[in-house]
Amino acid sequence: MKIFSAEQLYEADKITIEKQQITSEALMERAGTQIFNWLHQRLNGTPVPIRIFCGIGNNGGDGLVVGRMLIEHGYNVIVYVVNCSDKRSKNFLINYDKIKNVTKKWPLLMKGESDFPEINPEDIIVDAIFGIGLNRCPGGWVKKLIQYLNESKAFKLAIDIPSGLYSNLPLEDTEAVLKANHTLTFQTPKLSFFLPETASFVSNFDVLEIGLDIEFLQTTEPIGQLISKLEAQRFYKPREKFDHKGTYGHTLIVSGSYGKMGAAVLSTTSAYRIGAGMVTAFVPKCGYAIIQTTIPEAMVITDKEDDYLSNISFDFEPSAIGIGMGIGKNDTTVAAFKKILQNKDIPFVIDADALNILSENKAMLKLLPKNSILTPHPGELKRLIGEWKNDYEKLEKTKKFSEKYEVVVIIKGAYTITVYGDKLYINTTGNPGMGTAGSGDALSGVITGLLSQGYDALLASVFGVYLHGRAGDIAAGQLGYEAVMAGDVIDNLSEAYLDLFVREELSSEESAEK
Ligand SMILES: NC(=O)C1=CN([C@@H]2O[C@H](COP(=O)(O)OP(=O)(O)OC[C@H]3O[C@@H](n4cnc5c(N)ncnc54)[C@H](OP(=O)(O)O)[C@@H]3O)[C@@H](O)[C@H]2O)[C@@H](O)CC1
Ligand SMILES: [K+]
Repeated sequence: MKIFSAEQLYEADKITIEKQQITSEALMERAGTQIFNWLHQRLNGTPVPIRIFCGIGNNGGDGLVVGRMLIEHGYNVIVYVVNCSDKRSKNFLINYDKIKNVTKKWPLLMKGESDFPEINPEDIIVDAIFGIGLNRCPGGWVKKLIQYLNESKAFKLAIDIPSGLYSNLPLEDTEAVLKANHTLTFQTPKLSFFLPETASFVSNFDVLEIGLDIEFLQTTEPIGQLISKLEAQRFYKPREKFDHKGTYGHTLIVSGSYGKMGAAVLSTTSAYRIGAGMVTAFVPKCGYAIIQTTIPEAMVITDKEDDYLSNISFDFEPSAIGIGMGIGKNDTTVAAFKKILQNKDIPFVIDADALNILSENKAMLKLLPKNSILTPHPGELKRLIGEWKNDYEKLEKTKKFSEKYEVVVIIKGAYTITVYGDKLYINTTGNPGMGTAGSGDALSGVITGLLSQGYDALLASVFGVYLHGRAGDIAAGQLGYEAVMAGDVIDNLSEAYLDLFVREELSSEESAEK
């Protein structure tokens, strides 16, 4: 699913109005109707107080549409106008007049703290104060109102975006953002929903289609892409009957040192589980018996050193190389890593200690073969690209890094983001249970195994991150977050593949719509 910026959404809005020959008021009616339907399907007439806080722009206008429809359906609605300025948008005013036609309870004008209403925990708060038109940090009594609503235990539903959050700009004040329990966002999710500094304000969200111009949506380059099951299904390359193990490549996993052979076991196993035809593990001598006994399917080549890597040589042409997991930073290992990078025609996955070696030897960055895949967690990324002031600067710096060295960078996190040039791919699978040792080693094995099977660098990255996260979700479903270990993620890679083509069960309301 595409993620558009606020500017692109305003453009889509304009084009839709022109091409569909509708008024902006009609578009707002569509948007408000979608929110109303969502609420009505869930509340089913419950007389719980619904308190709608409307700003004075079009987000507030949406709130007024929802308020009118709820009143028309007999709900107990209290509408507030958060008078942050005396200006009013045109469609706000139109809908302000319309709501007066359906109720004698006119919207209550809020001008300061003394107007804050008492809110009970069982009430519902609808946040229509600011939408994507927020242009400065909320301050004064409006900020206090947001804080007051945050303190309330009532369920908070945000329209389009929690008030105080920018759609695609850094946050200035975390105290001035509504913490929504649920957000109903129009047409596309917003980038801030997925970044570490802002995602906590959007714990759950649904995207509501409001019929913006299809051609615009299809042809416009988005600022990011969300990767979920629908996209992942399209990445999958089916196998042919007469394929053989050679078709799926020979993966080389270069990993391990004394005390860290687990990293080699995990990455080698996951390369196999994801479908590599053959996997050879290149390890220090101390790892020989470990790999041979834990993964009999794997071939093993050992370094001349017992405890660490010093000279990585092999007598076959690997279809992909994954390197770095648990290798340490011994001087001879650094030299060996430098030498293996001379294999310019082999796709690489570079992880863990190999990333740290690069950060400490920045001159080596230009030796990276084109389209190498780097898989840093935030700490490793910081060492590679330097400090950042906020998530947006982090993304900009990573894009520049990716462009400069022509590499794919996978920023690991709750929403793992793959950066390829100026493009962002945001993953939707994974869970806190995967914050466990070895999880990253498993991911490196997965991506290297996919490269071996002929997936290109970008597909292997984005598809690998999706499958790894999905396997983690399945593992967490069986074991609970706390108990998940990296091995469980690998054990469920098969389920993650199978799940790609399992049809979701329709909810009762979706079935009714069919
Ligand atoms: N295509 C779509 O996506 C569709 C979008 N739709 C809806 O429109 C929404 C966008 O509406 P919008 O452009 O009117 O902006 P919105 O967010 O209501 O706020 C702007 C107002 O707030 C003010 N203001 C800003 N910051 C402030 C601050 N810190 N403190 C105080 N005031 C502040 C600003 O005032 P000013 O800067 O002019 O003083 C201005 O008056 C969008 O989120 C969605 O809900 C749908 O209806 C239909 C299709
Ligand atoms: K809002």
